[in-house]
Amino acid sequence: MELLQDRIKDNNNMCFGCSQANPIGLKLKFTLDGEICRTEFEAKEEHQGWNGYMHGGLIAALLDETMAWWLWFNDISIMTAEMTTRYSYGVPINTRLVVESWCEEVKRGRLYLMAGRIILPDGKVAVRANAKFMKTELK
Ligand SMILES: CCCCCCCCCC(=O)SCCNC(=O)CCNC(=O)[C@H](O)C(C)(C)COP(=O)(O)OP(=O)(O)OC[C@H]1O[C@@H](n2cnc3c(N)ncnc32)[C@H](O)[C@@H]1OP(=O)(O)O
Repeated sequence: MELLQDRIKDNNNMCFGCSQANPIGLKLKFTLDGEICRTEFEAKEEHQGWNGYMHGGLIAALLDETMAWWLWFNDISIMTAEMTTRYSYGVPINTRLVVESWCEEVKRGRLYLMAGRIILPDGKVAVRANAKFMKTELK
């Protein structure tokens, strides 16, 4: 397994998902394990929607960020162009979550079809996502 995130030396990074300096951010850290990008997260009270469960918009942010990081690890700068999420089970707070992403297809050299999922400690997949990311010149 390769831990690549520490190679990024952008001290101005205030990304809500991955900056370690953003005081209200998720402070995610990622690894690339073969073809799978992965992070772990434990939602707290401030991440709730319904009592006891993580807010659906923040769940989508977790998945968006994890799919985006697969592309960053592969040196591809992107913007999210489209995303769908399928919420199969509530995501409980105070519970270790594993978030994974991978690339399913690249179209016309510029449109990356990505997938992601959130796995609960008992192995159930609580949420699945599919997204289209467009290669840009951001980097
Ligand atoms: C260290 C820091 C790490 C940070 C990680 C950040 C992770 C977070 C990632 C995000 O959440 S990014 C924020 C949310 N996304 C945005 O704000 C994106 C806003 N939209 C855009 O910037 C542009 O619309 C976009 C870059 C997605 C596309 O604009 P372009 O001008 O490059 O493309 P254009 O609209 O000309 O379309 C090019 C082709 O793609 C097609 N296309 C566009 N959107 C599409 C779509 N959604 N699905 C399929 N095809 C699409 C479009 O029809 C067209 O087809 P043709 O070439 O055949 O004419």
